[in-house]
Amino acid sequence: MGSAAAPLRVLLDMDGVLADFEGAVLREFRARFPAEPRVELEQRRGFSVREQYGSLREDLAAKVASVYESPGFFLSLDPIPGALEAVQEMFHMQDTEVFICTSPLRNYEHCVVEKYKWVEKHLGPEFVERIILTRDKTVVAADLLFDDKDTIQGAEPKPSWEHILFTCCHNRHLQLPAPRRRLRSWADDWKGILESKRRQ
Ligand SMILES: Cc1cn([C@H]2C[C@H](O)[C@@H](COP(=O)(O)O)O2)c(=O)[nH]c1=O
Ligand SMILES: [Mg+2]
Repeated sequence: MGSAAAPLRVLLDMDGVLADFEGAVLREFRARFPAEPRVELEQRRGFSVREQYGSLREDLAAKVASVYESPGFFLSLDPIPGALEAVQEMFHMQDTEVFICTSPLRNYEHCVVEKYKWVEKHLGPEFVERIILTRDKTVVAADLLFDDKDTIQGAEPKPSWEHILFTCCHNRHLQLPAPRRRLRSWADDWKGILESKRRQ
């Protein structure tokens, strides 16, 4: 009898993939600093919202950081449309292991515990067991990583996963070189990506 194939291991990023970090930053920034210039989602370019606000005016970098470093910010994030349903469906697929792989802020005071609470609130306690909290995703072994950050670097120069770029306001303008792949939203064909990876 042949040995069973290893399950497909999938890493799901949190901010920008499961939780709407960008929408909440803009909404809270507008509420707290209504007189200040801001970056609308259509104008977002590059992963770092802090850098882009800083390039508008230097002091706006600290102001926008104060928004996402506030207590309650990470817990209040809305789920990205379709994300919760897709994660539940993926979790129940045969021969598939799902983990949530997320990076905390350097200023981790509220962020870390609120990421755990967000997962429990929106996905349930079984997913809390599946959280991988790391600032270096390259050292985590998996087949696929769905992540909105365009460039993911770390200690491992050749990560085992294929990075699928999840479309977000800050990366939608990027032209990906072949063979890099995107998932445009959770309505896009994520199952096709899993199946093609299984066949490789
Ligand atoms: C400045 C800035 C920071 N972040 C933060 C938010 C999270 O703590 C991490 C990314 O987490 P993920 O689950 O790995 O997506 O970085 C950010 O997302 N965008 C920013 O501009
Ligand atoms: Mg992200």
